[in-house]
Amino acid sequence: MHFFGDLLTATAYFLIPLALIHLFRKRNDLAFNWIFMMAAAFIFLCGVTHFMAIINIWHGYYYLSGIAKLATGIVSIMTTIMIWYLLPRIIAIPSNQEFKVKNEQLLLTQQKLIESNQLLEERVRARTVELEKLAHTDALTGIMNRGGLMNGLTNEMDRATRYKHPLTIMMIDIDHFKRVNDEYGHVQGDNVIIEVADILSKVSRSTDSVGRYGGEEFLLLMPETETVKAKILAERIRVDVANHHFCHEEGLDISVTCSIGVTEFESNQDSSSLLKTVDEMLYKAKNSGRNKIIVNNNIAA
Ligand SMILES: Nc1nc2c(ncn2[C@@H]2O[C@H](COP(=O)(O)OP(=O)(O)OP(=O)(O)O)[C@@H](O)[C@H]2O)c(=O)[nH]1
Repeated sequence: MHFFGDLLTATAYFLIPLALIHLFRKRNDLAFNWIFMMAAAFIFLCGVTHFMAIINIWHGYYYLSGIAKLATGIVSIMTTIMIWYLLPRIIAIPSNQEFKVKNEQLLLTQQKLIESNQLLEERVRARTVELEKLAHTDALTGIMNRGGLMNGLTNEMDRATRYKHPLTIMMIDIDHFKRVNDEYGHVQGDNVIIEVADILSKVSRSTDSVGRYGGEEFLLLMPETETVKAKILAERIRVDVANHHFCHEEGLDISVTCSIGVTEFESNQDSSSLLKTVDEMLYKAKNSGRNKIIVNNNIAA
């Protein structure tokens, strides 16, 4: 009975440390895993005392048993002290339930972060669109600036070439604008420019693009429009500008006229040649007495 009892216990006490060492080596991330090593030593020594008990059945090496028991006692006391010492910290290790709750909170925070990130990206996109628009907007009149016009012109020329549709452009320049500045001052000169821009925006179609080309000069891009129709629009602009009472709100009644050059885009033209042609038409309108429209009739059929 003693023999088998001690044999089974000793075998178990030798195998348990092996399991603990295996655990120690595989899971070296576990908190306080060195305590497993101490426990392994303690259990191993317990096995040794049981093993000695078997030997003592026949030989009676009681002093060796004593040494084994003493070593077991020392190691087990040390292990016990360490366990008590570590107990508060071991208890403080979050439970599975706590981990689950923390994990859910983390997932929630992650979701919120994703949402804020998406919101931020949308805001950046909207702001970029706004900034791009601002970069292409004339600060004084709120219509397109030269950069915006150039972009629009290139796009319209590409479209007209691709679909073989007509595209006509118009350059409008306020006549003797220097006199307005000299007589009424720069602020009123600015107001005249703003009101001319308003007239152009009102008479043009939503598919047309109107912009300030420079100083007191404007450009109108008219896709799907031949010069014949553009001339009718040019005439409306000329008459509207001539009949308008400028700076009325400021208690003034300034009259100005404008000169207009018109030309249709030809498929083999580039933008600088197109702009050069329309500028030449404007120059002719100025030279033929101002308040005039000159249409380029030398367009290849
Ligand atoms: N108030 C104001 N004046 C401007 C602005 N940009 C250009 N000008 C003025 O516009 C005037 C243009 O003068 P000119 O190029 O001699 O042309 P013009 O007097 O209109 O004469 P024509 O074009 O030949 O009929 C100059 O006096 C510029 O100072 C602006 O943004 N605001």
